[in-house]
Amino acid sequence: MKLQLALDIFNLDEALGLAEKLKEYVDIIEIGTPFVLEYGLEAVRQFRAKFPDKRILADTKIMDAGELESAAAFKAGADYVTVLAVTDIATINACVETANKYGKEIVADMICVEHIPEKIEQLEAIGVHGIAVHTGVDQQKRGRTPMDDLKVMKTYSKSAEISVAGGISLETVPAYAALNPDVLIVGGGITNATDPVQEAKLIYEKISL
Ligand SMILES: O=C(CO)[C@H](O)[C@H](O)COP(=O)(O)O
Repeated sequence: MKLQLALDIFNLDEALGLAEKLKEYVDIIEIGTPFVLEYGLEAVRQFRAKFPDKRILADTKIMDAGELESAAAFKAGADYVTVLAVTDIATINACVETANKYGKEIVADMICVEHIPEKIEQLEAIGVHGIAVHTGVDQQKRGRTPMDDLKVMKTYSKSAEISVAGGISLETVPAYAALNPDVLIVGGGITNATDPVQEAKLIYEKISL
């Protein structure tokens, strides 16, 4: 199981410094959506330059213009680019074809998808590389978690790599890890911790057992 660190913080130098301290416990560095909105793909370029050996995910949450937008993120140095699973299948397909051209991967973010089994079938039929179970920040405020959706995902998915995100913390890691996703995504649970390095180390150790 891999650990993906979601960086949704706004200061680029601060984020680069934090990632440097956490890098030995992190498999994938996610340049979060708020971060991409603040800095554009320059954030991806800077992370690529500073961490040449790390996997980098650009959380672009693409909704349209799949080829153009995913190509821009891959050219900036992303290994993984996200597209919203709720969008038109033609957009997702364009992202997948572009990723294949660059030898990279697309992760479809399942935020707000209502019929999960049908969507998984559609996504896997066009060769999406990864599918992310995701309870968004605003949904989390209403007490939702990604746990039930992850159970459905694990029941129905056949080929895609499965990741899970949405308010996961050191305390809840064991329950998610027990369902064996391929990638566990943690943002605020690490970046807002009193000691982010210690928190990342403990989470990493829990999923590496
Ligand atoms: O994509 C996101 C928000 O849309 C976040 O990066 C993702 O939810 C992980 O962050 P957290 O662990 O803080 O929920």
